[in-house]
Amino acid sequence: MTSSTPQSSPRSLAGQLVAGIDSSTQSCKVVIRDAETGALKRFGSAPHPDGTEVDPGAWWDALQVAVSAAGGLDDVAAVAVGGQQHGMVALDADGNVVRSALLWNDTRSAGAALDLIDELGEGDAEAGARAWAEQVGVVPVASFTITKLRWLAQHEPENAAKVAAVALPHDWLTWRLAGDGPGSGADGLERLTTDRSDASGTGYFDAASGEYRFDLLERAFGRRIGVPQVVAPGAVARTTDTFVLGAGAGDNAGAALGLGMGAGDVAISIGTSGVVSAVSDASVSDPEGLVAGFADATGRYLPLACTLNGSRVFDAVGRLLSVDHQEFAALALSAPAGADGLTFVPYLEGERTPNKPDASGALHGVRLGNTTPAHVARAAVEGVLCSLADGLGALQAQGVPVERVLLIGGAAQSAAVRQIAPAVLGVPVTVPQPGEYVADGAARQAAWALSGADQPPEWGLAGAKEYDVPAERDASLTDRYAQAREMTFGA
Ligand SMILES: Nc1ncnc2c1ncn2[C@@H]1O[C@H](COP(=O)(O)OP(=O)(O)O)[C@@H](O)[C@H]1O
Ligand SMILES: O=C(CO)[C@@H](O)[C@H](O)COP(=O)(O)O
Repeated sequence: MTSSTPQSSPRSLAGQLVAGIDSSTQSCKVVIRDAETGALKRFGSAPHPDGTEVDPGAWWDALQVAVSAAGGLDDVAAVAVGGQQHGMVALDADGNVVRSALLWNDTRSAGAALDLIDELGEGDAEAGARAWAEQVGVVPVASFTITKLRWLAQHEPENAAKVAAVALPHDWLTWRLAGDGPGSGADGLERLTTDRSDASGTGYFDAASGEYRFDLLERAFGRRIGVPQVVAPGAVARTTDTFVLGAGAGDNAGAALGLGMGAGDVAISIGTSGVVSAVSDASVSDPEGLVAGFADATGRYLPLACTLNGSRVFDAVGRLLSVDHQEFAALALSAPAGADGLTFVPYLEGERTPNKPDASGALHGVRLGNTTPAHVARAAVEGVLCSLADGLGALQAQGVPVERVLLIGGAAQSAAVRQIAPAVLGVPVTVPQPGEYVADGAARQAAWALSGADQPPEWGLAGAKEYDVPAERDASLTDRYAQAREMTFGA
């Protein structure tokens, strides 16, 4: 680990403002909060381009728009960036971006992932998966940065030859905010920073030891390249003329910090990705690869199961039915639990958990009586929640306790998702006030870095609503879903 360690006598946060940024798949959000109390002062957002391959410059442009909509950073004393995980930002020796970033939901490196597993297992895929899980806490799938580097080396050798360093989206934005960028040169690359939560999603960083695995990076890419320095939780990463920059975090670790999650808390986030994650004092190593053994943003761990198919499934089905979000929710809630046997497998983007990159979605159990918009909407909500119930089960199988489930992400705003979730998951669900919990976590981290304290400031969680498991549930849904899931086309 690098960078300054928190001070013994913390600085007062009174009267200061901090900014938290969430550069997520679909948009950039900026919150400006009171550093001491966490009270929200200002907010701004801006959309990101569609697609699984994006020019990082578009994130920078969206950040400028979002910051400006949030009233600027002139009066802000500290900033931290949370961001979508895993995206490969390849930089040349001058600090220019070599090619558009391949995002976490780009599946073109699925073959590279299988090759990396086979190679570490010397031809035995099971042994390979075990070795990856033991050594870096993750079994390669197309999402992880290391597989994208292998893909680049194999498919775009001319671009690969230019790469001097690789960074993640939040690392690159932190670097740009600190004044570095194209033209920064070799010295500039030395100033790249990251944190252990995001580094743990690369496949070449071991969360348990806190060390990079340059041997694995070299195995994947064919040669050693630069990587960002890992800044300790709560430490200052960079300082500008007007503000300090915190270490930043992967978006899910940011959300855990924003929610103030403790032992027994599990967050289910339904944004572009569907994520089930928990904070844990112990690292997790799942050779089946369903649970990734990531790090969190406070020095603990963040076991996490992530799907490729979250809110966009509802967006797609809403488009199909020509309804907006509210109408979609009303339709879903008007159909009976279990949608009269209509079962929706939501693998519209392929899938990562389970690892089926070429799978497609499917509707099973179609009958004359259930071919209504209401049944289809209900089945879509139940299908996404069933895939997340699989993720919850995978976390429990790794010994993660589940005492409270917190539902967040864009689709948590859907009344249907909120009400149907406890029925499908079989546990009560707590829905915090709609908010930007990743950006909030980044803001809290910024305040932590500003204070120099050894813990983040205590910021309360605004009022949450509880949703109980309803008396009437469709007991056959889980089995029907499991059968349908196994029938999906594509590996
Ligand atoms: N009321 C709603 N019902 C269902 N989905 C919603 C609703 N409001 C927003 N969304 C969806 O939430 C997603 C954006 O959520 P967000 O968590 O910001 O995503 P990401 O972090 O992946 O960029 C979009 O797909 C949007 O359509
Ligand atoms: O790949 C993962 C986690 O491993 C995703 O959670 C990404 O980090 C993107 O998050 P969203 O933009 O969908 O919130």
